[in-house]
Amino acid sequence: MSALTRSTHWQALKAHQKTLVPTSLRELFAADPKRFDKFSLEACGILLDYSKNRIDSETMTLLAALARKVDVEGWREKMFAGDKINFTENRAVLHTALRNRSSRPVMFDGHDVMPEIRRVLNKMREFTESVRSGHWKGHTGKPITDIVNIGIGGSDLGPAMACLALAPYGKPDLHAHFVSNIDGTQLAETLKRLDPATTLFIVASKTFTTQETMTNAASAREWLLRSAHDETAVARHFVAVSTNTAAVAQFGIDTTHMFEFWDWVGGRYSLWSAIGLPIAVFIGMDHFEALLTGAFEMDEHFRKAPLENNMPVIMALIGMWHANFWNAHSHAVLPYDQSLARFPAYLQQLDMESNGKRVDRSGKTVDYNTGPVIWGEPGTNGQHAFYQLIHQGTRLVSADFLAPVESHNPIGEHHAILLSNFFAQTEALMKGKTAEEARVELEAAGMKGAALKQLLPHKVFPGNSPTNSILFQKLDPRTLGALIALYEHKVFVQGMIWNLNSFDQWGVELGKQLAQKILPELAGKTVVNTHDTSTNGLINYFKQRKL
Ligand SMILES: O=P(O)(O)OC[C@H]1O[C@H](O)[C@H](O)[C@@H](O)[C@@H]1O
Repeated sequence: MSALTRSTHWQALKAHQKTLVPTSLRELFAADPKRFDKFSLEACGILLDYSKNRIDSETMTLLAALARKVDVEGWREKMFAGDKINFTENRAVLHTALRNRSSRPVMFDGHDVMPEIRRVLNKMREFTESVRSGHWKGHTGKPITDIVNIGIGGSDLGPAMACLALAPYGKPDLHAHFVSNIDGTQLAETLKRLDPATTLFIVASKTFTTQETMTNAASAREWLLRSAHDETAVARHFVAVSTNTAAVAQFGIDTTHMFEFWDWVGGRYSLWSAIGLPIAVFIGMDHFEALLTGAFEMDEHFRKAPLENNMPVIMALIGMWHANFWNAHSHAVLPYDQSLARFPAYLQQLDMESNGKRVDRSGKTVDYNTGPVIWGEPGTNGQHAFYQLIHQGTRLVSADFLAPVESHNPIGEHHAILLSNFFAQTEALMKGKTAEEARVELEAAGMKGAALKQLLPHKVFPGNSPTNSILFQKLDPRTLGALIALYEHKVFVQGMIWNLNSFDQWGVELGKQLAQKILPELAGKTVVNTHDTSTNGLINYFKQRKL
């Protein structure tokens, strides 16, 4: 047994879970009219209602005690203080410095990183203003109408998600595009609609070695040169965001047009750095800084609020409660806001790269569930697709429902209808429908006898499904910043409780290594037999048929 599962705190939670099993959420609500007041809180303009989870006051006390026992508070300070808590890569985890809106210094390796951060922010401001004002010209003297971010993973998901979420703040005559996949179709389909003379590429890669990004950037460069016929045009149409100055120069991008960030920024936490450049160009630097401010406010809340009233801590504890003690293997993120359509995909990287780990910090295989499968789609679309399984399937799925009080597009009754569905779904998942209630409904519809008996079990909803409800006034940059930071810290707290290194991602390496070996084998027609029979079979099938 691991120290965690052996601990008296874990054992106390296990025993406590057994006492909760017989009582449904419906019964917990019926027994306590103050449940919403007790189990909801507001911070940074965000309301979290966590009352529709399988918890009572004792659960929360025991969970907070566990968080204290594993020293979440100590780890939190280590992160903010720039300790190298990513020990497998010997790196600090200091993305919070990027959004430090106070005058406090942030020390790393004996020096304050804030002056460098401010320098790059100023450079981003100059650049974004120049592009947005039309001052920055393409090689034929025309202003920029389209920006194309070429990056993948953390160098794509955050900016792509944020540009969609904050589209109402975007400059109407400036379009932001994102190319990430090595599949040439994405680049080709994007470029098909664009004019090289008015297109600006942002090549975004922390390492500047990522195969997909380098390949896409090289093809984009060829596309530009096919019409520009002049190497000097590259400087007007390509800028880079990276930690790797030498590789940027080697690629042929003028390093005066490079926006820097640092080794202590993890890819999946990098949208606050110059990786956010496409966001800043699209919505303007003031709005980008408002995004940073929202995240900073959540950082302050996370640092200062006691664990019991700490929104990211509460979300983390409830998530692990369902993952570890109720065996929920997946967690759905269900934004009732079309502009948050990419939020689940963004959270997949944040959560699954961070806590999709099977060994603890000491390298021992864990004996408890770690990060869940994160998935989701916006409501109400999901209701007409996969909610069936959440309501009546055999697997327990925990979920976060998110929505703004106010829509950016208040058309007729749309928003009220949207929100009525949000509230109805969380109510339905909590309450369910008993056989008795279903029978009454069927009888009222004129059904009886054998037909009723046959249909009845299909009409029963067990309910008792755990959900968080998250409401905020309007999806503005500041709120989005707070929301993202909320999830970042949630994932952090869970990783600390599970005793993981949440900051590396070695699991992505093996496939990359094997692909490097396979790529040269795909050339020509020679039969390949260096792998297992399945892999050989697939490679040879491809080789026989490729043109
Ligand atoms: O920004 P880059 O260095 O190009 O990395 C892009 C992405 O690729 C890697 O495979 C990692 O899994 C991600 O964490 C990272 O965000």
